[in-house]
Amino acid sequence: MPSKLKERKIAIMGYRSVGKSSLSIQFVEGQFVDSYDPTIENTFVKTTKVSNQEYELKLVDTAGQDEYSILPTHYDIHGYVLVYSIASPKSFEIIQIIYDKLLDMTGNVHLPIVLVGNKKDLHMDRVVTQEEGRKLADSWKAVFLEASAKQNECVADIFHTMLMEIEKANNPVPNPGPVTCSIS
Ligand SMILES: Nc1nc2c(ncn2[C@@H]2O[C@H](COP(=O)(O)OP(=O)(O)OP(=O)(O)O)[C@@H](O)[C@H]2O)c(=O)[nH]1
Repeated sequence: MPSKLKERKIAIMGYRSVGKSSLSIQFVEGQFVDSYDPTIENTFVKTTKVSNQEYELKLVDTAGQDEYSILPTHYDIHGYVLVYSIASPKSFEIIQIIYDKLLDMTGNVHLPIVLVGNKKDLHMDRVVTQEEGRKLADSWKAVFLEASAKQNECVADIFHTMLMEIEKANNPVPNPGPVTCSIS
C-alpha cells in the first residue's frame, strides 16, 4: 500500500551568489540560468519520492547571508541545506558563522544538515578543497556533497539526502546505505 504523502520544509542558506537559487531551480525546474538575480526569499514546491516514500518538499531559498545577517526565522523547518562555493573562501568562512547562528537560534545541538560545496565545475578557480569541506561536515555530524547546479551534478542527491537525514533525525533507523555523491 502506498504510504501517505509527507510534507517537509527545507531552508537553503549560505553567502550571496553561492548558487542557492540555481540549485533550487535546477532541482525543481531542471534548468540552469546563468544570470545573477539576488534573491529576497522564494519558496519552491516539488513532490519527490525517496525510498518508496512520496514527499511534498517546500524549499525556502533564502536571501544570501553574511557575517552580520540575522537569520530568517521559520519555525517549521525540518532540515537545512548549507551552501558555499568551492571558488569562494569567504563563502566557506560565512557558512561556519551561519551554522553557529543556526544552533543558537534553534537551541538544538544537532540539526539535520547537508553541507554543499557548489560550483564544482569551476576546477580552475577551486580554493576550498574537498577535504576541508568534508572535515567541516564531520565536525557537525552532517552529510557533505559537492555539486554543480550548472552541470546538474549531484543536485537531486542534495535534496534526497536531506530527506533521509530528516527521517533519521525523526526516528533513528539503520542507515539505508551510501549515496553515490556523498564524500566520506
Ligand atoms: N559555474 C557555476 N556557476 C554557478 C553555479 N551555480 C550558480 N552559479 C552562478 O552563480 C551566480 C549566483 O547564483 P545564484 O543561484 O543566484 O546564487 P544565490 O546563492 O541564490 O545568490 P543570492 O540570491 O544573492 O543569495 C549566477 O551567475 C549563477 O549562474 C554552478 O554550479 N557553477
